[in-house]
Amino acid sequence: MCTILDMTTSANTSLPVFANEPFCDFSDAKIAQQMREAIQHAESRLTAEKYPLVLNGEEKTTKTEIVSVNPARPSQTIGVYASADASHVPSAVASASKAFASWSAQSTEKRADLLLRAASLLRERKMEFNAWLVLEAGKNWGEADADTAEAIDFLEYYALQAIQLAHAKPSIQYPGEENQLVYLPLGVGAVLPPWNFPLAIMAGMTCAAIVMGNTVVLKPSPLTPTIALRFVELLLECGLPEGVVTLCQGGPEFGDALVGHPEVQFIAFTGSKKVGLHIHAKAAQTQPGQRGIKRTILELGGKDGIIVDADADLESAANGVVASAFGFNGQKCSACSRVIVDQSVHDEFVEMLKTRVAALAQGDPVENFATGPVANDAAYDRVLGYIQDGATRGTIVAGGHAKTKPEDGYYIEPTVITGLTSSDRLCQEEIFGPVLTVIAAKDFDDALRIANDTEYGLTGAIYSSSEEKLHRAAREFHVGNLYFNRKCTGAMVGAHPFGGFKMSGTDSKAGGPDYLHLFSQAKSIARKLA
Ligand SMILES: NC(=O)c1ccc[n+]([C@@H]2O[C@H](COP(=O)([O-])OP(=O)(O)OC[C@H]3O[C@@H](n4cnc5c(N)ncnc54)[C@H](O)[C@@H]3O)[C@@H](O)[C@H]2O)c1
Ligand SMILES: N[C@@H](CCC=O)C(=O)O
Repeated sequence: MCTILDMTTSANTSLPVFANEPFCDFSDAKIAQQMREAIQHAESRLTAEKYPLVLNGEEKTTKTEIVSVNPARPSQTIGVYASADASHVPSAVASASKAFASWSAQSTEKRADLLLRAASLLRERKMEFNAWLVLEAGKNWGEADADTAEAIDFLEYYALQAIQLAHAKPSIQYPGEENQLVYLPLGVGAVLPPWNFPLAIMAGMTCAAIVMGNTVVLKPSPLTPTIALRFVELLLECGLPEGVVTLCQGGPEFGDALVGHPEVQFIAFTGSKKVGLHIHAKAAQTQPGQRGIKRTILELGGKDGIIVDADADLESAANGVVASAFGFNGQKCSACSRVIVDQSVHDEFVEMLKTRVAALAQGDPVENFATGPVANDAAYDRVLGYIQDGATRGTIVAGGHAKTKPEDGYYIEPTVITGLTSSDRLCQEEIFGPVLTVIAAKDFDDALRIANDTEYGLTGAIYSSSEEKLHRAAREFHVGNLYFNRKCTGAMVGAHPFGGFKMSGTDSKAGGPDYLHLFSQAKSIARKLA
């Protein structure tokens, strides 16, 4: 055994085996009642008081504020937050930097233990977090619960992975030497999560970074500040030392300045292609005083396609496409927004989609409807704009309208559009809403061509009973997460490491065995033996 540098305090032989957190069964009346009570309790905690920006234990004044509202009922304020701007970046980074010396010197076991304790507390308080996801992100109960379960999974998975990595040894000992490879933290990082998985992705990126000994400045999405605040409070309750996660609610201005700060060594970003590419470019500009090349971990948008082959089980395909396209109202990077159907079954398949879409009940997530509102007024206008534009060249066969005026909630009907070709902007640009385009393919070769005819490469699926076609898709369908005969959403930590090709990101594979490497630098140490 190598003894040059003892990175850990105990052996990893008794590590628990990772298992995904089970989802709640809301058809059980008792569990449904717990969920209702949690929502009522969360609503009773809403306050008009502003949450301050606190840096290094000091309250800071801010010029602007963030007002987070319920997208199902925009008149309901969920939280008001002091909003950090560029002037607050130096103190935020100083807070993280100060904490780095002691946090990075902790054993991996100690850091992992914090994540494991946070996972258990989150499990205990699952309904409370589900309730915030319903109220602030507009998720129905099942989607909220999946977000919370994924957060628990990330915490436990990364805790176990970190311990394994701390014990990883190079397999080859050079003759006459003792050789070791150790994984060290990078330093201070910026964590910039999106609004749509405001618990799982925010917690996953943050905790992957800190379990490796880094400290971070976390700037959540301005649409979902409360969920991040509640999670950081939970970490503090579990013993998170001050400064290891410096929470700053803020908008793009703060995020932008944070990315450019010379002491920020890495940026973990999940969000849109536009912002991700901007961050990529900004991080590449060396700042005066900068001592390292900034690392960017970028997980971006998608334009995900599902191929429905002529020999597919069409019932199963229609169910999978509807779940992938309209789950959480299409607001997933993994959502199916293009279904590519063999022309011989196209019309039959469209009829099956129409029946299923008509059966989707839409309403307030508090009441757990199948579909709900989109994120905010900007999303409402953007999605309606795409639908109106699509109607001029294609045929709307389901939905096609706003269901409410924006002041009554940002509801847009689940919409299916046929008759467009792959090059149409509706089949190329990420809409990020409940809009599905159906594209007819001449044959399987054509279907594969269309599936790859996008700058994105995140998820994809194929429904076919032909082994040969599935094998071809495995080789030729160019996406980071490919699924056979099932929906293209709902990646499970450990089973489906998640990350995209092409403009969908740097393929970081969150929830996979290589993810933590991205938050560390490996040091090779060799000692000459006497
Ligand atoms: N690939 C994935 O794993 C994945 C997962 C979830 C969401 N997404 C994508 O995220 C997008 C939806 O999320 P969103 O609307 O919150 O994305 P977004 O790009 O608008 O914002 C993401 C985060 O970046 C911050 N930000 C915005 N401008 C910034 C700047 N100039 N500098 C630094 N930070 C800045 C935002 O405040 C937010 O915290 C979709 O495109 C979706 O596909 C991808
Ligand atoms: N990991 C999620 C998508 C995250 C993006 O929005 C899924 O697999 O559906």
